Amino acid sequence: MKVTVIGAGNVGATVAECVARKDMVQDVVMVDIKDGVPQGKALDMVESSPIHGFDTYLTGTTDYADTADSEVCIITAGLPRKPGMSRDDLLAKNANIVKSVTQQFVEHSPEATIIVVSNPLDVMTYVAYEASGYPPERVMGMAGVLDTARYRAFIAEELGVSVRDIQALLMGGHGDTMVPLPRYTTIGGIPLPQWLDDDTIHDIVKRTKGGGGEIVDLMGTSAWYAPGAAAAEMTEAIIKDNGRVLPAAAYVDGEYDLEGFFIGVPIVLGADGVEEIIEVELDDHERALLDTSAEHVQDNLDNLQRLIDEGEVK
Ligand SMILES: NC(=O)c1ccc[n+]([C@@H]2O[C@H](COP(=O)([O-])OP(=O)(O)OC[C@H]3O[C@@H](n4cnc5c(N)ncnc54)[C@H](O)[C@@H]3O)[C@@H](O)[C@H]2O)c1
Ligand SMILES: O=C(O)C[C@H](O)C(=O)O
Repeated sequence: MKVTVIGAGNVGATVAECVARKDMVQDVVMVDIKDGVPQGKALDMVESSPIHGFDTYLTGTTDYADTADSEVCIITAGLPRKPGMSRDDLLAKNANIVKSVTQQFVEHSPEATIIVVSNPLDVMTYVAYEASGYPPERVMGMAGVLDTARYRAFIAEELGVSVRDIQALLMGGHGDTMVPLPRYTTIGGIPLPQWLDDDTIHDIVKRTKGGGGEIVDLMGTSAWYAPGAAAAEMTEAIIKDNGRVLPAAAYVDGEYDLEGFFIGVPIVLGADGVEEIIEVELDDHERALLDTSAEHVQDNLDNLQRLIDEGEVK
């Protein structure tokens, strides 16, 4: 089995390493436009394999022929944001990159499943979907696994309990309008509102929504350890076909009364990609937050169409 990672930068290299360390596929191929970089990072990781104890073999390339017959492709190619920027500011540049890398990848792997990571996430997933010609269930975006991981880490820190016992659901677009759902968050099976007061939950939700920006302000570029681990967890669910229930940007076709775009929803993830979108009951407040987030994703899609009409996105 082969996994391809497009973009061997901070996130891409971390995804490749996390996938390799799970020792579940024969090959991981990293592709980048910077010749030497994917090859060098792959070699460095191979040299770490006797220490970590994995047999997955990693290679780097600039040639998509080397990615042929991949089972899963993770797209991380594109610019990260800098302090003062929003993810949406990356739209024009990254749309051109994501479209081009997707077209080159699918030429050699018509049957793969694509996980998009490049930002702005929900719209880049749509770009990859259109460029791939794949059915919608075989294209998805990684955001919810990362955003819930941040949310779970902050809750664990606040309560002084193990991160392993925290289960959480978060929906909506991967931006400041994302919708963490405290009502669907449990610690050891006990709902979050029984552990923390409203003000503390509000602070944790706020920090989660700004979690990407918090790191950008600290480092001058965006995160990669948690994003890389999150994309690798989704890859594992597809490779092992273990029916994980995870939040991801999936194509909605009437679910939650939303239609025709990608947005964060709970899914069952397996070898066939998005095997099911789970529709949970939302109260009026949660529903209003999801609608606001969906409007934001739709606005971004309208911006993409405008850029296409103006010739800025080819
Ligand atoms: N979905 C998420 O939750 C999430 C999390 C973190 C980062 N991101 C996004 O992931 C993307 C990558 O972030 P990063 O920190 O790894 O950036 P980075 O600059 O470290 O790496 C990006 C890589 O893409 C490569 N690249 C650019 N154009 C290419 C092309 N046409 N073909 C092949 N490779 C190409 C670059 O050479 C570079 O190595 C950004 O858009 C960032 O916003 C998303
Ligand atoms: O914040 C970013 O720009 C990168 C990513 O979307 C994140 O949430 O870390």
